[in-house]
Amino acid sequence: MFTVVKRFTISAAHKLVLPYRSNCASLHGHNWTITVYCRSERLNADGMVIDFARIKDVIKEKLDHQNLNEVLPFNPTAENIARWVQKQIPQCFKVEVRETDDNLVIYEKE
Ligand SMILES: Nc1nc2c(c(=O)[nH]1)N=C([C@H](O)[C@H](O)COP(=O)(O)OP(=O)(O)OP(=O)(O)O)CN2
Ligand SMILES: [Zn+2]
Repeated sequence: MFTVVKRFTISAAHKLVLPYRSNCASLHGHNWTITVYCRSERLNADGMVIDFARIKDVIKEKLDHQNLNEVLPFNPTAENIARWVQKQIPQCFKVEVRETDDNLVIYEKE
């Protein structure tokens, strides 16, 4: 079994729609660090599970320098972002979304 781990950063804006008062309800930005874990028993014809660059490009193309409320069809919490990232990449089984040094979400496919 091979495991490929790719980490990259996206810069974006978001606001959260919450049923309680929160600073996060106002539009603000983060540099999210996203770590994507992919695995496969077999390698493709290029000798890879998946190209590191492909992992980064698929996600950054959609999210980088965007307003996440406009490009994602859900409340853009770190949890929802992590699950969305996992669904974009078939080989992906785990995603970490770090919003700040102190705030980290881990999503693992069941
Ligand atoms: N479980 C989650 N909680 C929060 C999320 C989230 O995605 N999942 N997101 C936010 C906001 O994005 C907010 O911008 C980040 O919160 P922040 O103000 O950094 O968090 P703290 O209140 O913990 O800030 P400290 O600086 O650490 O006090 C909020 N919550
Ligand atoms: Zn935020």
